[in-house]
Amino acid sequence: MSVPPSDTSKRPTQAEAEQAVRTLLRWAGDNPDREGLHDTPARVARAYTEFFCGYEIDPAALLRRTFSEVEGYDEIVLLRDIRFESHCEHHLAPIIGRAHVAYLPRQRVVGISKLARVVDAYAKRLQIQERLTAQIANTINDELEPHGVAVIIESSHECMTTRGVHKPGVSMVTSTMLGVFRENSDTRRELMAMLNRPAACEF
Ligand SMILES: Nc1nc2c(ncn2[C@@H]2O[C@H](COP(=O)(O)OP(=O)(O)OP(=O)(O)O)[C@@H](O)[C@H]2O)c(=O)[nH]1
Repeated sequence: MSVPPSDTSKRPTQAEAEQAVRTLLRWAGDNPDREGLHDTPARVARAYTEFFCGYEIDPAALLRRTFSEVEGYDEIVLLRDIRFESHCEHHLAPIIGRAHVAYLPRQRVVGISKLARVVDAYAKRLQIQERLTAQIANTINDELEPHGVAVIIESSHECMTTRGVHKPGVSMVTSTMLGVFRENSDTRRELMAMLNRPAACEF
């Protein structure tokens, strides 16, 4: 379920994007020509480039550099507490959360930063959390062909805190378990024990 980067040739121009922001400023009830808002359309267009840079990244390609000389290591690799920032596709509101990514290597391992890069490549798009979770897991599964992959995401959705139902403090938790993590309850338990251990380092 790895999604190819979108067709950027169909993107509007920067001037069109800025014009759309001016329309939204007027929709909000303000005057885009007043001094304080003069540069806002350009700033918002720049911010969108940053928020949604994941469309320019092929997540699978991030996992192509692997290391096979890992003799003697045949246990779970877990990268936990990967902070990410995303936006929900329903309200364009921020989703702020942490992802925990684990896999049980078959032969090849990948540089751990690449797991965090895969998280960001999908997070920096318009998302719903269930799809974000599944995309990360499926991409790792397809590229590394490990014995199993587990992705757990905990996050806060600002569309639920700053608008709408207004419920701060609520977190959404999703998981995708593939291979041994899905089939073997002992392996899943081992992962949960690793996740529940206190962090070894302060951030
Ligand atoms: N399952 C899921 N729902 C999400 C996610 N992000 C936002 N939502 C929800 O998407 C739903 C969209 O519901 P709608 O009824 O179409 O929109 P709305 O009228 O703005 O809904 P309210 O947020 O209840 O005001 C809301 O219930 C959001 O809380 C997500 O990642 N996963």
